[in-house]
Amino acid sequence: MKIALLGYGKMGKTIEQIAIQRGHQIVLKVDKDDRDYDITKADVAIDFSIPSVAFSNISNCINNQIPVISGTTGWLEDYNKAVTLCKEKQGAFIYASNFSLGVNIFFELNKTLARMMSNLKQYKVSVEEIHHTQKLDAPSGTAITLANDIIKEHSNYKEWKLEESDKDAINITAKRIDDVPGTHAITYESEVDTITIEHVAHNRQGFALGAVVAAEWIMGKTGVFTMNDVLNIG
Ligand SMILES: NC(=O)C1=CN([C@@H]2O[C@H](COP(=O)(O)OP(=O)(O)OC[C@H]3O[C@@H](n4cnc5c(N)ncnc54)[C@H](OP(=O)(O)O)[C@@H]3O)[C@@H](O)[C@H]2O)C=CC1
Ligand SMILES: O=C(O)C1=N[C@H](C(=O)O)C[C@H](O)C1
Repeated sequence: MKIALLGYGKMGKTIEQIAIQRGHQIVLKVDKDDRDYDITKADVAIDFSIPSVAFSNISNCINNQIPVISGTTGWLEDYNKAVTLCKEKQGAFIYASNFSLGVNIFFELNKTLARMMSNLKQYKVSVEEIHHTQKLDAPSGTAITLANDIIKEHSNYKEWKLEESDKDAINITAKRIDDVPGTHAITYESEVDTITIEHVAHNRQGFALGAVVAAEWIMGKTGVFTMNDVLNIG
């Protein structure tokens, strides 16, 4: 496949290595000051850029009939617009807050645990995420997915809050430490015990591989998909 990388930072560079190992070609690398690029040179685009440009990167691909995979977080207020545009133009689009296989399994564990805990009112849930100090958004996209999935499955919670102690909300704590690639933990705490499930990324390879696998999977398809479609889980 001929791949366009929209965003050539930590993730763009890791994706490049994995894509080449898997026999693909990088035909375009778009960074901050690149404006007039020709996206139609690519078979597929992979966007790991910054929150303020993700939606315009994605729209440009859809408007030019280029399938697009986006892992950029912090732009979800525009997600429904991207979905509508994709349907209108019969494009192909996948957004995931986290492309790693491990985290997508963790998402399923989180939903199952939330269903099991739903009737156990003595436990209070919280979410913690830890990332490197260059991260622009908080909470992480993955923490938002985890909290929203708990809200869907657990009858006690209707909203999440960042860095606040609210007994009726899911409290999310976001820590920024050195070069941490991404750690997420869900904790249920009662007077008598604590249950924690945790995912720790050791590096960025898992995110990057998942994004390349999603790009391979979407070729020839039209529609809006998720990583559950790609990995056939959930
Ligand atoms: N879904 C997932 O699995 C994962 C998602 N992410 C998310 O991916 C995004 C990128 O992460 P990461 O690579 O670590 O961040 P980086 O900051 O390392 O890379 C972002 C890159 O985007 C570039 N950029 C800035 N403006 C534009 C523009 N207009 N068009 C294209 N690119 C632009 C930046 O350039 P410059 O530095 O010159 O400003 C930078 O090179 C983040 O939102 C992060 O949360 C990260 C890991 C996994
Ligand atoms: O910015 C990062 O690095 C990461 N961002 C994603 C997120 O916001 O959830 C995924 C991963 O945790 C790394």
